[in-house]
Amino acid sequence: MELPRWSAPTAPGPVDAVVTLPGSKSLTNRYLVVAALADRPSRVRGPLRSRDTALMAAALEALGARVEDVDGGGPEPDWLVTPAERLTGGRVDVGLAGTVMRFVPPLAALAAGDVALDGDPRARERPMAPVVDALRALGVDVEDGGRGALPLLVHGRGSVGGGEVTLDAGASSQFVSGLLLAAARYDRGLVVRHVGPPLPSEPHVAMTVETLRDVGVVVDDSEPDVWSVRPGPVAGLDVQVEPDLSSAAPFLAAAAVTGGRVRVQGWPQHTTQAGDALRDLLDEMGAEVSLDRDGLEVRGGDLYGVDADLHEAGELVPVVVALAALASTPTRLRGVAHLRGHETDRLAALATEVTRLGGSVEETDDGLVVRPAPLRGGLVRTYADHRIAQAAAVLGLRVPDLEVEDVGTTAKTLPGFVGLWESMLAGPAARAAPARASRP
Ligand SMILES: O=C(O)C1=C[C@@H](OP(=O)(O)O)[C@@H](O)[C@H](O)C1
Ligand SMILES: C=C(OP(=O)(O)O)C(=O)O
Repeated sequence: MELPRWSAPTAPGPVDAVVTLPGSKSLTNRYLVVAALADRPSRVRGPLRSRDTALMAAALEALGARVEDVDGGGPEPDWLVTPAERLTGGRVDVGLAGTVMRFVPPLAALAAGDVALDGDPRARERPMAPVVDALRALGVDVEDGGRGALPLLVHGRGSVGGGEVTLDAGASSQFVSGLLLAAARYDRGLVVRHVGPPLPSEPHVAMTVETLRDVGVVVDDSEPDVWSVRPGPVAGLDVQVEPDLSSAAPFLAAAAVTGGRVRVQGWPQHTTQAGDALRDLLDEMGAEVSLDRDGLEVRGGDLYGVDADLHEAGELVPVVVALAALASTPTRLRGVAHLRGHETDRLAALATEVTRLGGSVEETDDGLVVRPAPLRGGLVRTYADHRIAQAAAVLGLRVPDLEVEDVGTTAKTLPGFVGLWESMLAGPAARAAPARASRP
């Protein structure tokens, strides 16, 4: 089947826009999980409403929790989460959401019944074995068809003894986060030890720990690569979700590649989101970056390549590659071998697609080398990867006649992407139309 194509707009000049982004995917899905395990209802204000968070909400409902829209006075309703008296069995569609496929099985182990999990074809290829092995080591009966991958059938028995488990989370920090999120409800709590290559996406584990502490769970993370969660009740929460800083990447990049100015409203002063690394990265690449109480502003100037280890912020790689392909000096990105297990093999996809546009992108064992080269238009395939589509949109600002296949795939984390992008580029006349991106 031929997928639809979107003609990525070229920038008519330097962009100049203020952008308001929806809530963080990673925070929304963590709040939903702890809320489903809590001892009272919770309110999640300004949640992200996207494919990944809708799948998480549906997964929790399949296990007996309730997730309802309630008016919070904002542009979109809040979510009121009512935990189940007792988690039950059910069927869970994980889609292509890493957070759903890795966070739900440790929770499913607490259900009084069988929980069946499956997802998109690519979800069956994403790494899962350490989660299956860890649950089995804790005495949970999990069927995986001998593949260590989805589809899974978790035979929940209503409780999990807990204890201690050792796993290799080198392929995804989500293996650790998923176990920690459920651990306070295991009878003896849980100690999780990571052994193996360095853990990627460490800020995401810090986010898990901070979320747990916010709901009264005691977590000791004082020893590197060891997390100890004490058993105990999970309190309800009433929380405002921060804007998604990884989704800010293409918009801030737009300022950098057009010599323009973009402000993202509501950028937090303190955050565990990996996307906060954009401040240093864009600064190193030549942009002017300033954070104040209202938000983050990026002004583009000369654009240079960068030598960066992005193992803490792998989500940013696709957009950084787009920046690098338009920069005047080479870029080397390291520490991101785990991106081969993301929505697609991101290293291969970025090398293939940018090379097809005339660029020079070479895969290494653990990253990419990007060299300056003139780019031409063409079709960018997106492999069901929201961030490849966003990276292509950034290239399109400077490369005429660039088409993006299946730009709708951005709905995984940012359903309004095309509208926001076009509003960012629109002239003042377009400002009268309702839009979430506006000119200053
Ligand atoms: O826990 C999370 O919310 C996430 C952790 C990271 O996963 P990996 O450690 O698998 O890269 C990140 O890339 C993903 O987008 C979200
Ligand atoms: C890797 C990502 O997603 P997931 O949560 O599906 O792993 C991502 O959003 O960049």
